[in-house]
Amino acid sequence: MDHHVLEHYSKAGVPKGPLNDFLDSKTSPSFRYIRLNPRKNTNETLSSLDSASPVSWLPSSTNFYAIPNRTINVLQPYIDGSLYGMDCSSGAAVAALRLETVNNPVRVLDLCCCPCAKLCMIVDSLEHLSGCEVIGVDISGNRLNVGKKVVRKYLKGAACDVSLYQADGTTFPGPADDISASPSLVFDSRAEAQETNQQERKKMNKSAKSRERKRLAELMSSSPPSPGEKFDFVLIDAECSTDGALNQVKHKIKAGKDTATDSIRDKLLEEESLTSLQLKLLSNGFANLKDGGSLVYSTCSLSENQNENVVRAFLSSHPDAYIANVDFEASTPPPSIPGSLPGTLRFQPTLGPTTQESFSGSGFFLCKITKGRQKSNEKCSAFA
Ligand SMILES: C[S@@+](CC[C@H](N)C(=O)[O-])C[C@H]1O[C@@H](n2cnc3c(N)ncnc32)[C@H](O)[C@@H]1O
Repeated sequence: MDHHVLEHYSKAGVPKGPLNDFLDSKTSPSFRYIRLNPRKNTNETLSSLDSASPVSWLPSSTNFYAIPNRTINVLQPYIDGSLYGMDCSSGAAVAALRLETVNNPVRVLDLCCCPCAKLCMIVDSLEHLSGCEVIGVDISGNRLNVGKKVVRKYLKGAACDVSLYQADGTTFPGPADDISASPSLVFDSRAEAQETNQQERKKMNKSAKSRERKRLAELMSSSPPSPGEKFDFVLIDAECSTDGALNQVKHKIKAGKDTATDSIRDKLLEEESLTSLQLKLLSNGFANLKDGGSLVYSTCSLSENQNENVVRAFLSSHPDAYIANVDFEASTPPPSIPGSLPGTLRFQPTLGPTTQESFSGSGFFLCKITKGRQKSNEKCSAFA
């Protein structure tokens, strides 16, 4: 592995020896994590799996389960949209918003949404309410094409209105500095409802596709995203160097890719421009938040620069923001450690085949921030 990347891991508390042993060994974690689609028959899905145990540190409404490690995309419940694979530490970013406790319709913004795993979890967490609106934004057209497929597969019949925009999250809903990245609506669940049948979609010919584009353009001109309309909740699962996703690095190495850590190295070498992007995303997410609303900033990097230091820089220029307590109110505490900034949470990668069902081992960081003045009884106490 590139010495720059190795050095980064050891600075982030991942010792060199165990890291190399982990990457060289043929063993994989004993468990992997899935989420069930609440609009399918979840009891039937569970009984079709040999053994699935709920992730006890997340609320049961998140529908997170650990199953013995296996390829998921050959399972029938995956094929028919009843479940998908998702790392439980990244699920913690959505769980921290506590959307399942909300009683009135809310608007939620997911500022870096693709491929939309967390956006699906956001929508599922609001399934008990009608009239909610979830907006996903991503700058990448290719990733939005994947995101649209995921949303079509898993969110059919959801209670929320869902729309996806190709836009720059540092300026949304306003126009981007680069005009080619100004918001354009690429998916809308209300327009989609008119193309109900999945089979029809598959056969969608050119004229049907151009009808769809026309409908989206009409929707966009009748109700363009307005800077005045703020959100109750915002998720900023920011672009990062992805070095926390060690299971993925290992997977690539096993597949014979010598270049497995090249993109991590390149992003770490350009870390200043990455942290500047992250700070702009966080600041614009906050600008889109209502007073009293909450946001979560998260990354799958272990770098303090991309995590605590971005939050520190943000807080220093936003006196109306404070770090809020994260409490999943589940039966067991999360397998996280406190970050170097009080109230922030880190999930350190677990090296080796873990026999615990509580954590698969990917590295992750999250911080919940509320807009307004902190009350004295809201002092943060990060999980120990
Ligand atoms: C970590 S991924 C998000 C994963 C996603 N939240 C999920 O759970 O499926 C980061 C995303 O940020 C997007 N991105 C990068 N720069 C952006 C920008 N300026 N505005 C909006 N999205 C951006 C990338 O295209 C990428 O899809």
